[in-house]
Amino acid sequence: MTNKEYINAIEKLNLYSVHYYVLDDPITTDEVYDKLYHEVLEYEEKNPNELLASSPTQRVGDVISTGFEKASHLSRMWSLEDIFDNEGLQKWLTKTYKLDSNITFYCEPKFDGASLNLIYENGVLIQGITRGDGEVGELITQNVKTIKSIPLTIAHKSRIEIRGEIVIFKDEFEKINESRLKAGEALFANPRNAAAGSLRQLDSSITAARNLVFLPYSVGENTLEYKLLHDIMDYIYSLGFRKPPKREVCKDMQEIESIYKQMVDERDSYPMMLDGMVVKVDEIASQIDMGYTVKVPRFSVAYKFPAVEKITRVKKIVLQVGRTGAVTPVAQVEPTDIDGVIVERATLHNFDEIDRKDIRINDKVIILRSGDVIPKIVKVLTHERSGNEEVYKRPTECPVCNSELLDEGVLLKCQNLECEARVVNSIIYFASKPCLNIDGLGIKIVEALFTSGLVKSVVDLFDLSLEKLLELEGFKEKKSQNLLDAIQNAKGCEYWRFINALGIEHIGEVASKTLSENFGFDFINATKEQIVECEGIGEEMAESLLEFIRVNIETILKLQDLLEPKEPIKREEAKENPFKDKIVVLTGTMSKSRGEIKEGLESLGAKVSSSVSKKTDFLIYGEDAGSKYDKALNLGVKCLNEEDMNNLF
Ligand SMILES: NC(=O)c1ccc[n+]([C@@H]2O[C@H](COP(=O)([O-])OP(=O)(O)OC[C@H]3O[C@@H](n4cnc5c(N)ncnc54)[C@H](O)[C@@H]3O)[C@@H](O)[C@H]2O)c1
Ligand SMILES: [Zn+2]
Repeated sequence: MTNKEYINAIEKLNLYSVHYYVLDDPITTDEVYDKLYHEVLEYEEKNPNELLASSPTQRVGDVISTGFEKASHLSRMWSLEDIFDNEGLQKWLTKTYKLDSNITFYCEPKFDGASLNLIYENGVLIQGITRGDGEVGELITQNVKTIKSIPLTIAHKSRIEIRGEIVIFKDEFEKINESRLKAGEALFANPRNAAAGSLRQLDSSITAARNLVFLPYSVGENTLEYKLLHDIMDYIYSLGFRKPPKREVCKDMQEIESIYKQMVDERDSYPMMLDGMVVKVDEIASQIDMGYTVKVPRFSVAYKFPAVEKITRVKKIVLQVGRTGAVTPVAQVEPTDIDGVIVERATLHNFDEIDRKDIRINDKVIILRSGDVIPKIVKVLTHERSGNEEVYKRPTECPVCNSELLDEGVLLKCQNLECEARVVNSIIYFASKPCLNIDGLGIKIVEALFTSGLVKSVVDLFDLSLEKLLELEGFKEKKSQNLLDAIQNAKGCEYWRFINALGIEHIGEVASKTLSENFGFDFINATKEQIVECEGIGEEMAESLLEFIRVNIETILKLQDLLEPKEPIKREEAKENPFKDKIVVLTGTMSKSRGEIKEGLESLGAKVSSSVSKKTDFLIYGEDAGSKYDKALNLGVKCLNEEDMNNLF
C-alpha cells in the first residue's frame, strides 16, 4: 500500500461507515470493510509517522447523527479487536498472556446489532444512550423504554451502567420485511440494520412496534465487588435481563476453539444473528491491569464467524411460475461461496422489488445466505456501476406456456387455465365447493390424473372413462365410478358457479354472481365500460377478467358446451324514468308494504337506501314520518308523498 492508497482507503472506510452507522444502509459487506481496515492497520503499524487522525483505527466507529439530543456515558464505551482464524487467536493469546499469564476466558456470542448503554440510578432506568463515539452518544431513553426485555426498574440500588446489544430476532426481521414489501416500502438489508434503524427512530411508537430485544454483555461504571466477569453477568441476568443462548468459561486455546466451533455450528438455530464469538479475560483485576488501546480493550477480542454476506454479480434474471400461476423472478448470480455453500441463485421477492432496488443485469450486489433461508439480494452496489448494466424488462409472456401475463405491478400472473405450471391447481379449484362442487377431485387424485397424462387440462376431465381410470394405480371400480358420476353431476350447474370455477384472479363468488346476473352467457363479450358499471366491480377486477377471457376464450367456450350450465335470467335494463339511478329513502307508513314499494322502485333502476344523506335524491314519506323527514328537509332533499311518487311513474 502506498501513502496515496492509504489515504484513499481511509476515505473509503469513512464513507462506508457513514452508510453503515448513520444511514443504517451499508454500501458494502463487513468482509470488504474488514479487509480494507486491516490493510490500513498494517500500513499504520509499518509507517507510524504517517498515521492520520481521521483513520477509523483511531476511534470507535459510530458517527453520531444529528436528530437526537446527545448524552455522555459515565465511563467510555469501546470497540473490539477482531480475529478471523486460529492463527489470529494464537497471536492474541500470546499478546494477552504476556500481560498476565494467570487468566481464564469468558466466551459468549457476538450479537450483530447496535450497542446500547443503560444507566440505572436507585434501581430506576434513567437514560438509554447509543455508543456514539464511545464518549458521547444519542440519548434515546424514550425509545429504550418501549423495549420489553429492558426492565424499567431493577433490584440494584447503586448507580450502574449496563451495556448490551439491541437485536431483532430473525423471524421478526422476516415479518417486518414482509409487511414492508406489502406496503411498498424499502426493505431492510439485514437484521443488524433493521435493529439499528428501529432503535434510532424519532417516533418511539415505531421502535415499540418492532419487537427489539436487549442482550447485555458487560457493565460500565458500577460498584459491584465480583472478581470474575461471569459472576457479574450472572448477577445482571438475575436482575431480569436476558441470557445469551450460550456462554462458557474456558481455560485455554483448545477450549476456546471448541466452543467457537460449537457456536458456528449452532448459529443458524439461534433466534438472533451472530457475527462471531467474543473472548474476554474473566478476571476483573487482570482486565483492569491490561487496560485499553485508543479504541479497544486489550482483555477482549472478537473471533469473527465466516461471513454470510458476499458481493457477487447478477448474470441473468429467470422466471418461476408457481402453482397458482404467480410468476416470480429469480436472479442467477456468479457462483459465490458463502460459508461453504456455493450460491448461484437469489430470490428477488417480486417485480416491484426489482424496480425499487433498480436491479440490473450485470449489477454488483450483496447477497445474504443465513441458515436455510433462500439466498437473497439485499443491496445493489449502484455506486460501482460501469455502464455495462442492462435494465431488466418485465416479462409479458408466461415462460411456461407463452400466454399473455396479467401484470398488476407487484403481481404477475399466468391466467392460462391450461398452463402446465398451474393446471393441477386450476382443476382443484374448478372442482371445489363454491365452484362446481365435484367430489373426489382432491390434490392427490388430480396429481395422479395429471402425471399419468390422462388429464392435461380441465377440459380433459370430461373425456375420462371407467376403462381409462381403472388402468391407473389405486383406482378401484367404485371410486372411479363415483368420480365419473360426480363429474357428470356438475352438468347443468348454475351459471355463476361456472364463472367462479374458472378461477379468475380477483373474481370470487360475489363477483361471479354479479357477472352472471348482468351479462349471462354474454359475459365473454362485455366491454370494460360495461363491466365496471356493475356494482362491486372495479378497474382491477375488470382488467383481470378481460385478460383472462383473451387468453382462455376457447377453453371457456369448450367448457360451456361440455357443462351446459343454466343460462341465468338477466337483469333487465330499466327504461328511462325519474327514479332511474336515483338514491331513494323511504319513511313512514304507506298504503303498500315497504318491501313492495322498494321492489317497485328497484325495478325502475333506483337504489333504495336506509338513511338520509346529502347524496339522497328523493325521500318518500308516508304517515307519521319522523326524523328522516326533518333531516331531508334540512339537507334540501326532495320530499315526495306516495301520491307524488305515483304521479311521477
Ligand atoms: N459493511 C460496512 O459498510 C461496514 C462499515 C463500518 C463497519 N462495519 C462493521 O462494523 C465492525 C466494526 O464496528 P465496531 O467498531 O462497532 O466493532 P464491532 O461491532 O465489530 O465490535 C464491537 C461491538 O460489538 C458489540 N457486541 C456484540 N456482542 C458483544 C459481546 N458479547 N461482548 C462485547 N461486545 C459485543 C458491541 O456493541 C460492541 O460495541 C466491522 O467489523 C465491520 O464489519 C461494516
Ligand atoms: Zn403459463
